[in-house]
Amino acid sequence: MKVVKFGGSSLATGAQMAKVLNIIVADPQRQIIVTSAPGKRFTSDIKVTDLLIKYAQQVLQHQDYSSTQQQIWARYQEIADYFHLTATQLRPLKTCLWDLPQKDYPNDDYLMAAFKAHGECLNAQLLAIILQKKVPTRYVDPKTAGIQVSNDPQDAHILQSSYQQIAKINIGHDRIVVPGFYGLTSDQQIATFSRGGSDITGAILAYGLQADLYENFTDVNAVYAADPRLVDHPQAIQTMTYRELRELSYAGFSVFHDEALLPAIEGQVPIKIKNTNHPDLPGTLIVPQKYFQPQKPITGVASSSHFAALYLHRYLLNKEVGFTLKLLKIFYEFNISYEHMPSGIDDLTVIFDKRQFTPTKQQQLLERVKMVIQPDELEWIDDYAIIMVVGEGIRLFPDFLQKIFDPLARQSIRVHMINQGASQISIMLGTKQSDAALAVQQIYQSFFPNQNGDE
Ligand SMILES: Nc1ncnc2c1ncn2[C@@H]1O[C@H](COP(=O)(O)OP(=O)(O)O)[C@@H](O)[C@H]1O
Ligand SMILES: N[C@@H](CC(=O)OP(=O)(O)O)C(=O)O
Repeated sequence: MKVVKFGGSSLATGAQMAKVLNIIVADPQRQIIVTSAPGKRFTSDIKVTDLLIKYAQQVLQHQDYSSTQQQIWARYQEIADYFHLTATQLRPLKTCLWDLPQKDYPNDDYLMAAFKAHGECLNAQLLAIILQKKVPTRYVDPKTAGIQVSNDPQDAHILQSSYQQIAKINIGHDRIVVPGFYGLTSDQQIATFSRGGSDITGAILAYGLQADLYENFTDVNAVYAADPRLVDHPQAIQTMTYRELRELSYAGFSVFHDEALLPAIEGQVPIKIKNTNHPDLPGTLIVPQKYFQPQKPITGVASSSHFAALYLHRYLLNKEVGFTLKLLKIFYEFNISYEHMPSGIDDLTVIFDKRQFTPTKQQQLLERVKMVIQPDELEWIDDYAIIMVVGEGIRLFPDFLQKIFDPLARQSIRVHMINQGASQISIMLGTKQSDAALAVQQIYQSFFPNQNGDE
């Protein structure tokens, strides 16, 4: 049995959904189908999830939300019209969208989560109605599927207890359509995963149901060795390991959510990334291990710009017992996690995901660090990008560092931070955000000279 997830780009229009139907019907093993909300139809379009966020904000601010409501519904109506669905078939879905403001929510965060989740909730019901015309199909909501999550309304995590429930889903010979992106808390409230989190639902179901394969359908032919928005026609990756994708997704390969890897790893379910527009192409296979290919020292290079760093300098830092503990306690008080902490003898840099901060929270953190740690120097570096060069075999290549740094030096790109060693399959560099794209292009060229991709 296979779990199949279709991303927002694959479900954005009736024509796209028709391709999805063909893909599902073509393989009887594709029994569990996970949907995203309708995504962008063209570059300047707005994803339904973003429209739902606007709808929720208007409700919270007591503004007129009727045109947003209509705008959202128009997206579903457009798909429904393509398949000639009747108003009677659509009524329950429309009522669901219209009733959202009247429901009770424990707080604004849960309200926002419930609104956001309805993008996938309505799309899954719509797909189930359409698919039902071709093959026996059931819509199963995350509550019935047993997807139980933590009490973090918009950044939920799966509870281990879910997997026993998921294993009990009665599949039979039907196709089961489940909305991605959310689960239910112990109080039966809707809580979403972080953005892009339908990939996580697919992985959770694949693990819980011990699927043979998790197929993730998107709008590109494969995972490429670099983000195709940064590098022209990058090379497609045929096979990569979980660890390689984990590191590359973390650092910007948005094609697969980095948190979706853990369930797949726990269940040892192979993942296939495929293109809804070209389902005949092989795509990228993600497996626990692969044979090392000497001609390919790296698998990919990624960059991500949502970081900031706290630099602090204090003489004899290395001699002070409990210094790092004090610092970590402050982060704990502020409920913030850190990403990396490279250190020198008297210096320490802490790298954060800056999406955790408001300007006030950042200011308060700096003041607290100043008071408790009393550093000789303290600096908040807001302009911080991370470049990640990844490959299972990198350690075996003596000229590996030279191939990274020579092209960067030629372009006068300054590297603020280098972190290698802890992860044996990657090297992480810190640069200015404005240098990140060029750095990726240069590193890509250095390892994949004159190699065009599949497009
Ligand atoms: N290394 C990469 N390989 C392939 N796609 C990538 C890579 N890095 C970033 N992407 C982007 O990821 C996009 C697909 O992810 P996403 O937009 O979440 O799709 P979906 O709507 O199917 O969930 C691609 O269109 C591409 O622009
Ligand atoms: N619709 C949600 C979840 C998701 O996974 O979407 P997509 O498959 O389009 O990345 C979002 O936009 O965040």
